[in-house]
Amino acid sequence: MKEKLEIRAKSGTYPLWIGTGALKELAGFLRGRNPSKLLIVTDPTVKQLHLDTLLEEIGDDFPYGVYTVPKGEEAKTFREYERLLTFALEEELDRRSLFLAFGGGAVGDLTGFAAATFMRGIGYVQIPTTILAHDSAIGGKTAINHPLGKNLIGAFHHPLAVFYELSFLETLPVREKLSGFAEIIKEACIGSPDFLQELMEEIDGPEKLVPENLYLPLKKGILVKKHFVERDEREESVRAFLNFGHTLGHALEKEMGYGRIAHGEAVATGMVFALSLSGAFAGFCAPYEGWTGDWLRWLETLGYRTKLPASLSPERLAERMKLDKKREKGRLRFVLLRKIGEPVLTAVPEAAVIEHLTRMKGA
Ligand SMILES: NC(=O)c1ccc[n+]([C@@H]2O[C@H](COP(=O)([O-])OP(=O)(O)OC[C@H]3O[C@@H](n4cnc5c(N)ncnc54)[C@H](O)[C@@H]3O)[C@@H](O)[C@H]2O)c1
Ligand SMILES: O=C(O)C(=O)C[C@@H](O)[C@H](O)[C@H](O)COP(=O)(O)O
Ligand SMILES: [Zn+2]
Repeated sequence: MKEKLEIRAKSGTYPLWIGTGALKELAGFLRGRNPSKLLIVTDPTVKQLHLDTLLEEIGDDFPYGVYTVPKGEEAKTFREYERLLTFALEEELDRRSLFLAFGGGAVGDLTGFAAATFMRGIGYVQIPTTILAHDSAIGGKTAINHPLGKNLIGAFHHPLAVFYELSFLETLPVREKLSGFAEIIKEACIGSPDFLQELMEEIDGPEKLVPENLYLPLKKGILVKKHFVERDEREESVRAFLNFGHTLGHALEKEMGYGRIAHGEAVATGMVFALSLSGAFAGFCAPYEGWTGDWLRWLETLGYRTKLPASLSPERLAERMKLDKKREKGRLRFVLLRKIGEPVLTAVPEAAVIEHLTRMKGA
């Protein structure tokens, strides 16, 4: 089963094919655009597991190159960005060429940023291969990391199309599945109580994270993302809600070290923290009281970290958060929940941030 959705962003509408067989739509799309050359950007794992399948679908109609970047956040550096652009120049890509981002969110973010800036911007296509990349492949946020923090250098540049072939998800390790599922939980938290309830009922253990169970959750998650992106392409207002859990999440990734904690794992802990702040600053129920108790236990059953490692300093984390892009006039702003499905963007004093982080510390 596969279907076509459309992302209607202010700067243009593009198709997103999702399902088993979504990749079959790629060749027709490429013939319609007739690019001068394709540059497939991927990482070593995806290359080894799935590149042959992609090349088979592309066929012999277009000249192509393949460029391999390191796995994970190591791809999102100034060095890798420059190396990729150098390769593209050496391969004689021109303005009618296309980048194909073939992999997870790290590959997609780097490739999108390269496409946004190569010869002042050329087209690219997202071919996501992780659960997480249902989120990163749409909406046009592209970025690399700065040594000081996550995603600090980037551009808004939407892909021309997204081909989300769900059979690629079969080879994902469980840790990557959980990392990606955290973004679906995020979308449900800011989306609607019914969506979240369904997730809690249907995904009651990591073993349930298989493509046949994920079609609907992924589609619903994408619809939540589409809703906010279509209303606010460049994060001037409601798009910020998609950042639920990310203020602490990004600080944790930087503080613990990229790769030691996956993006979605950090976002899961960040959502627990945001919920704790929501109790104090948005009128939501306090952690472990009523509904949030069930939610926290569900996260723990799935294997997410709901406590902060004791070795981390709340003060240092608060300092890291000061580079968050939602910061305004020197004040930290968090996406909090008034209720499930009712996010708000609220400034929180630093002292309260440190106090709530301290409360969240585990053994
Ligand atoms: N642009 C956005 O809107 C947006 C949204 C969410 C996250 N992100 C970014 O996305 C990144 C995280 O995404 P991710 O976890 O998908 O990134 P990733 O590209 O690092 O992939 C995670 C790991 O999974 C492996 N992998 C990928 N596909 C596989 C498959 N089919 N089978 C087996 N292994 C596979 C990769 O080799 C890698 O080791 C972060 O950098 C985050 O900041 C961006
Ligand atoms: O699309 C968005 O907007 C998001 O915030 C989605 C997030 O899941 C994603 O991790 C994004 O890259 C974070 O954006 P940033 O602006 O905080 O870097
Ligand atoms: Zn994210």
